Amino acid sequence: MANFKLFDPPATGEKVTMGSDGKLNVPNHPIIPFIEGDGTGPDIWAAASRVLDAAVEKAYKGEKKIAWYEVYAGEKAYQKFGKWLPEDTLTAIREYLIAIKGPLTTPVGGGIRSLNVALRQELDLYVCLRPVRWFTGVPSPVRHPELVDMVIFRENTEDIYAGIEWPAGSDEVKKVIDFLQKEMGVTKIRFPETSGIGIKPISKEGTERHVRAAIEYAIANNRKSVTLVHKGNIMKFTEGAFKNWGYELAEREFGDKVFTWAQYDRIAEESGKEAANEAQAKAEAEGKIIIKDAIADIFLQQVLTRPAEFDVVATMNLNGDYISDALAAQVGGIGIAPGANINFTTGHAIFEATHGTAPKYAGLDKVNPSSVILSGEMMLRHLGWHEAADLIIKAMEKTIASKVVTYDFARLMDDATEVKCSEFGDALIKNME
Ligand SMILES: NC(=O)C1=CN([C@@H]2O[C@H](COP(=O)(O)OP(=O)(O)OC[C@H]3O[C@@H](n4cnc5c(N)ncnc54)[C@H](OP(=O)(O)O)[C@@H]3O)[C@@H](O)[C@H]2O)C=CC1
Ligand SMILES: O=C(O)CCC(=O)C(=O)O
Ligand SMILES: [Mg+2]
Repeated sequence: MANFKLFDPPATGEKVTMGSDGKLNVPNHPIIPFIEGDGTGPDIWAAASRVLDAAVEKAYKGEKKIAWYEVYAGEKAYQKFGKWLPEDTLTAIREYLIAIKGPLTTPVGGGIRSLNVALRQELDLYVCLRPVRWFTGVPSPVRHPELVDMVIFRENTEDIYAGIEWPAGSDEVKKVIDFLQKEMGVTKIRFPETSGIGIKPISKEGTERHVRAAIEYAIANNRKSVTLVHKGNIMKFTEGAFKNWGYELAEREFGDKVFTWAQYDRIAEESGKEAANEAQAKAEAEGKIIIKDAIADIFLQQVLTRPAEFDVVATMNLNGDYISDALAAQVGGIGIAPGANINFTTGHAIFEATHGTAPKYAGLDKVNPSSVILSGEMMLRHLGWHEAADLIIKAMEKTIASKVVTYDFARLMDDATEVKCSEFGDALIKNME
């Protein structure tokens, strides 16, 4: 067993492991590390853990049960141990493979770097997978939220989130600007004396493993398309390269299962648009996955105006961050937006809501726990515990249909019964059948 210095795993329970076939081996009493989170984290985690336990108990009558292992990060870790991200937390997730977390605070413009990003980078959880679907009855700002059924694959380890940046006026930034101007012939830094500089690494390897995971997901889940979202017209060698590498990988590794818009363009150039349209229609009829791309700005318009055209979406870190919150709004907001950070090679995964700590509501037992509950539902499904996951989805559908909801939905619904965070958890448990 790994050596823990600050907090030990529970006395009973076993490890989830990754088999040589790439499949998880899940014992009946898996040890699952959890981080409660900052701000509203304790409110939503209290409701979510009760709902997850109730679903597992209802589905398996005691035969299966999660052995929860509290690990620490953020404010609670700092208060208890004087560390924002104790090594034990990383060791626990490395050892037990699958974890779940609440949101963690990141100060703006200084202070500690994001612990959420640090966890993803330290454990190389290169895919942030965020499904966006609508539950009947959830209030939405769009006319047809039922047409929104997308799965965002946000690259999690590269891009400007790598944290390579220097503040304006620092010795470091002066060196970087000097280097750019004197050695690289850069003339276009508009205000060199007062600029901060950030660097955006996007690699071929990072792009390929990410896009590969998105296409494999699309194939395994009978999805119709994968859209590569980028701003490659402006950032040619980072976002533009992401698009090109994505298309190349799709054709090289999934040739018989996909049809790409790069292929479409080549056919159109050689034989005309009609031939290209025919080739795409044939590929669609054969059930091939269409690999296409969209520039990020128009993509954000088109997901609103014609959401049915988008399915799996693969993009880089910053685009994925913006897109996750924007799309969540279409299906009821950030209160019902789950996610998972996954390394498909090692099997490590941390499930977490898309939203943050919502500090103004901390401790009020008010916010919607659905995002973290549905992240838990994703985790149960990932473990192969589909019966328990199904119970959560059914309970969610029934509870929302009965208009028993937290404040975020209640303020947009007629005749809703507004309940607290914990009461929404109670209603879900009652509605499991
Ligand atoms: N993965 C993570 O841990 C993440 C952490 N963060 C961090 O969280 C902190 C706060 O970030 P902020 O930008 O305010 O974004 P938040 O997502 O924390 O909150 C913004 C708004 O979203 C709504 N909201 C958030 N969570 C819920 C919920 N569970 N139920 C209902 N509504 C909800 C609230 O809207 P309203 O006011 O309309 O009621 C809230 O004021 C920052 O430090 C940020 O870095 C941010 C994102 C992800
Ligand atoms: O790390 C943070 O504070 C923000 C992270 C975030 O916005 C996200 O994970 O979507
Ligand atoms: Mg975000």
